Amino acid sequence: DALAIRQTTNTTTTTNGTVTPVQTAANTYDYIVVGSGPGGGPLAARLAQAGFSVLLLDAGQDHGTDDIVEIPLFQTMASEYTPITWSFFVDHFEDAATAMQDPKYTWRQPNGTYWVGPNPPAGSTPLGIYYPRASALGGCAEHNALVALYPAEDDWNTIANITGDSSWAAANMRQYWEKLENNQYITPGTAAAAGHGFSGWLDTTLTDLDLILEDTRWLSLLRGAATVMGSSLATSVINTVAEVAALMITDFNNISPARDTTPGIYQIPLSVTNTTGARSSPRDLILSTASSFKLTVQLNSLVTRILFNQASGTPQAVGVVYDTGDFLYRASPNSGTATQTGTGAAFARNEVIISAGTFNTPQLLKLSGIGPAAELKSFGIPVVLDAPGVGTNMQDRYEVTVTGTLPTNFPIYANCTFLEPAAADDPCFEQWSTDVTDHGIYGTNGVAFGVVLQSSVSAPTSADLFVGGLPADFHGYFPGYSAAADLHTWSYLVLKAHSRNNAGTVTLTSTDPRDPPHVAFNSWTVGGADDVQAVYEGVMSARAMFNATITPDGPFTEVFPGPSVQSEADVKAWIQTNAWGHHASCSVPIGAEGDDTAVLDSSFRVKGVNGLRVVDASVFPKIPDFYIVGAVYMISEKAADVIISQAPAS
Ligand SMILES: Cc1cc2nc3c(=O)[nH]c(=O)nc-3n(C[C@H](O)[C@H](O)[C@H](O)COP(=O)(O)OP(=O)(O)OC[C@H]3O[C@@H](n4cnc5c(N)ncnc54)[C@H](O)[C@@H]3O)c2cc1C
Repeated sequence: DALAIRQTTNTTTTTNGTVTPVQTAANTYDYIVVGSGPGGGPLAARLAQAGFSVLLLDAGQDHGTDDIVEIPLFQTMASEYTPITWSFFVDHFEDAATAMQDPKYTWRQPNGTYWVGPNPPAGSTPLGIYYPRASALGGCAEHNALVALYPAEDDWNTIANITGDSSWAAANMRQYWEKLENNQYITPGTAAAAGHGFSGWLDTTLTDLDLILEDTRWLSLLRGAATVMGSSLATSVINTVAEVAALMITDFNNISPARDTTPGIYQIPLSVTNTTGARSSPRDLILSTASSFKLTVQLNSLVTRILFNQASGTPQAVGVVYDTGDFLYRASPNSGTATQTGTGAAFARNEVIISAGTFNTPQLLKLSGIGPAAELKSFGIPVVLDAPGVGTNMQDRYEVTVTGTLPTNFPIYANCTFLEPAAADDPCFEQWSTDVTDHGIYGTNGVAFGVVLQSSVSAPTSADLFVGGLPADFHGYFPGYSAAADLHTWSYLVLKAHSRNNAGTVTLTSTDPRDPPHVAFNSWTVGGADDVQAVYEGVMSARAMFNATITPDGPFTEVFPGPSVQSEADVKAWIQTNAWGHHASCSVPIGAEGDDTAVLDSSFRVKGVNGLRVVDASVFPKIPDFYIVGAVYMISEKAADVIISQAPAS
């Protein structure tokens, strides 16, 4: 049984609290991968498919067939679904007074519950800004918003230029997208199929345009966006799906060289399976590989330390130790009652690969003695390698929404009860689960279309603004945000690509592997003036789109930021206070050979030790494009190629 939780008592001995790992034939693998998300999951599968024995460890559980995880429209609820949630609280600003101006700033009240916003009850403890992550088989691919975008070509060329490694050039990278994708919205063999894959593990599809036809408000919004984008079709008669499609660019992920600089209204590629209408993720690949190859998947296992052989010369990573039990990590809302069930060790003949994500990979490296020496010493951690770049260079997007309401609900939701009182009573669930040709509103993530713009401060090589429209009241992440949705509000999500700030850090708060680290973004520190200018232009475009939209119910009334935020200075100040992100990355970067702050070489190897690589969202030197997970899937596939090609001869 690939998912059995291993009995661990025979792999360590504990004396006076000190764990001594014991190596056996049964706990030794060619490769150990820590973290089954978009970085680690496909990589572990590919290594196993190549014939290696692989242990894939994850702290989380498997909830991939739970309705909340599978139904695309429930993606926000999935991000607060306690069996898979790790709730981080991060700092956007080190200065507390500035940080607390954000209405999303959250506190823990003396009674243990959260308080969001100013004036908390006396005795409340400041926490910061809520940042959901998933700890699960499949990682954040189990709760993310399913937007599946190919990154900008320049994202790859930048890595090739920084490292001098031409295998990172865009011309070489597209093959990984073709390998991983199972495109379900383009006909294979047609010109449009170039650069796409049709037999990979990630199903990609598009939002059903019938939904836009069925809801006159959606159509009015699309017309409004088309008006702002100068489309001659904005006011044409629209009665068919083909006429709706004519207002949009069908394939966001097309291979045209002009794609990265082409503004327009795009359909959104989603990681959703056509036939089932369900979330597609690396979980499916992991499970199918585990059933036929030497891939052992072990869940509920929080890796606490990487083991090194330091007997001579360069330290060699030889294995890991881990604690077993449900919800051990204290970011889990269920951690309060968590009980450790065991401690184990596993050993790697070839390599250990860390794919624990942007917050947890630097934490685990530091706990294992790889990080800035001064920080490690301050916690009494023996230094294996002074690596000053670990937990630095962290980046994220800037996002804000402009929201507007109508007096009545979107008709598209009319029959939906959101699984209440039970799924069997919900007509929208019935349609989603039984109608294989039309899964209805539950079969989409809710993002109806996305407008790509190039701001006045954009790099010339690629557009830098995405304005996505969704029928929901979304204005950032705070505890309970997913329950705050209503059915008569539209949100334009303004998302800044290629943000300039790299002043984010991940630092230890203790030596206890169950304690989350301190995550500080230090927002706007680098390139802030340009980035706020770009977001400002995105906000003004979103407002223009609302203003150009007349629905059968009349115009939308702006709620957020609202009529009181009008002058350029006020809008920019509001952006700086309120902006959030959810694509944290770059905290263990790849870089040039002589660059001490670059932790990894261009083959994902931790420089200065042997047998240790990092493969997840933390490896990018610069944050890729609009949405990140497509790029993470691609580096996972690339890493598999690299590791297999560099494997020791058996
Ligand atoms: C709410 C939300 C919505 C998003 N929506 C989108 C979207 O629509 N499109 C998009 O492109 N991107 C989206 N993203 C971002 C994207 O999902 C992530 O960037 C991506 O999942 C990162 O992959 P990863 O492999 O680096 O890490 P993760 O996905 O975080 O996976 C890391 C895994 O490692 C495990 N782990 C961590 N520490 C340990 C340890 N010590 N021992 C054992 N296991 C450990 C965790 O349990 C987890 O399963 C979204 C993110 C969030 C939070």
